[in-house]
Amino acid sequence: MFICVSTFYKVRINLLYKTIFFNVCDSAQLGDPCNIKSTQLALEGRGNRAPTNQDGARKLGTEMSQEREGKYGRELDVAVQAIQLACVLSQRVQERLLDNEEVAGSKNDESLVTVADWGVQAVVTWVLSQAFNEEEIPMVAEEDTRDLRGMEGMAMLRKVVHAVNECLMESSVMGIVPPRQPLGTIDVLKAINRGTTKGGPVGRHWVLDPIDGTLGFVRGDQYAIALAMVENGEVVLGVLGCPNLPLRSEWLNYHHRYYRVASKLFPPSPGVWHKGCVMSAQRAGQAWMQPMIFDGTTFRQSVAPQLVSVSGIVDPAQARFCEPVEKSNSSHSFTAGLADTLGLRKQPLRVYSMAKYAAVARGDAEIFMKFARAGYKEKIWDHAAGVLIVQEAGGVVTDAGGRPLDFSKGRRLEGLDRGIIACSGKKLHSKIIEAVDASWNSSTL
Ligand SMILES: Nc1ncnc2c1ncn2[C@@H]1O[C@H](COP(=O)(O)OS(=O)(=O)O)[C@@H](OP(=O)(O)O)[C@H]1O
Ligand SMILES: [Mg+2]
Repeated sequence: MFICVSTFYKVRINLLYKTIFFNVCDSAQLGDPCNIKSTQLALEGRGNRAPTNQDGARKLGTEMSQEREGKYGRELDVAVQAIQLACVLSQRVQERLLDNEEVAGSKNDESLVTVADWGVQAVVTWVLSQAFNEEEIPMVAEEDTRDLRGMEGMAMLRKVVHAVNECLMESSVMGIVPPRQPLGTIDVLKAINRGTTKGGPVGRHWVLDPIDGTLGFVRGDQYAIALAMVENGEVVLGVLGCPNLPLRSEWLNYHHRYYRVASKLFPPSPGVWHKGCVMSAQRAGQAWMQPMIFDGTTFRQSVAPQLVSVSGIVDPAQARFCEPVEKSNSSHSFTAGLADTLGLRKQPLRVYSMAKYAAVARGDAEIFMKFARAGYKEKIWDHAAGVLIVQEAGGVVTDAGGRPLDFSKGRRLEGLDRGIIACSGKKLHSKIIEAVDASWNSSTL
């Protein structure tokens, strides 16, 4: 028993050191790979190293100029600013959780919740309310204020109000005019309650998941802040804040705590990009990634967005698929069977949250599959932003019957056929659909 445990840790420590060593060697090659300038050169394919498929976003390139154009350009500008600001709040709360200065709570339905879930919802809706008229910002969002009521909710509410004001006071860093005076408790509750809209097929509404992957968030791992806009039942704009998504895609193989240890042992130089990005897209446009540079717990400077696109790999043997971390959210045994049938040889990438969509959109993985237990109804906020970003990066997203996801039916994705498949291209996508059909009847889902 002792030998088994010690071998297990030896292997893990070895792996960690190998990766650190690999990173350090690579740093030497690139000068400083995390340096904004060399990273941008590399992103543009002008660095001193040929970009490879393993480089994920690094192989991609055009830099976006100033403000976004297109039909939803202004909305997208505001949405990106709101998400960038929200990432400041969420990163700060995650650090506090990891330092045990903060604890997660649970809602009435027993799901996990933190100061950041409510805080981000308040910050994002407040930013939108400063930029648009009341009638332009109906919102379908995950959180409401029920669990903040009464004596039990009071302590949490106080922390939420504090976190929101602490964050809004810094909003000028993101080009957002801060409030003249701190928001009161009622203002914060009102902002959160904007998220109770029903959605549906008519008109425009925003869709927000303030902290997607709360479990990953609490564990110090990947999570996402997801904002989308739906117009007449179609997602037309999507923004994903992924503050822990590493620059180097191979780091997605590890729990983020290894990454934290490694960056403590070998701290990246100040002002350099090593993790965190905001991805964004508008319909019939392109998909963009804006690196985030934190100094401690706040943004230091903003870096120009870069165009991203999906991987060009079509051979299943070379392709990597990602899926939810938790077996209870998606059947790992069913996807393992599919992987076998399809000839996917690489280990699945298990990543919390919509960071999985981000991974497919920027070429870290070719496939994202999710097969929830029968009877589970997917929520629109868990998918809207990610689906559009993958599509605009050149990918395909459908249910397992090959039909587009339907965002026009309110707060839930009604009529979903079996599961969700997001893919870098049509060829891989149709192979997966065929494999699902072939194995569905013998599955226990
Ligand atoms: N099958 C099923 N049952 C219950 N809840 C589910 C399921 N699938 C997804 N979810 C909700 O979606 C969020 C995270 O899902 P992921 O797909 O990223 O899974 S995982 O965290 O990687 O395991 C997470 O929600 P939030 O973190 O609150 O946004 C989960 O509660
Ligand atoms: Mg979610």
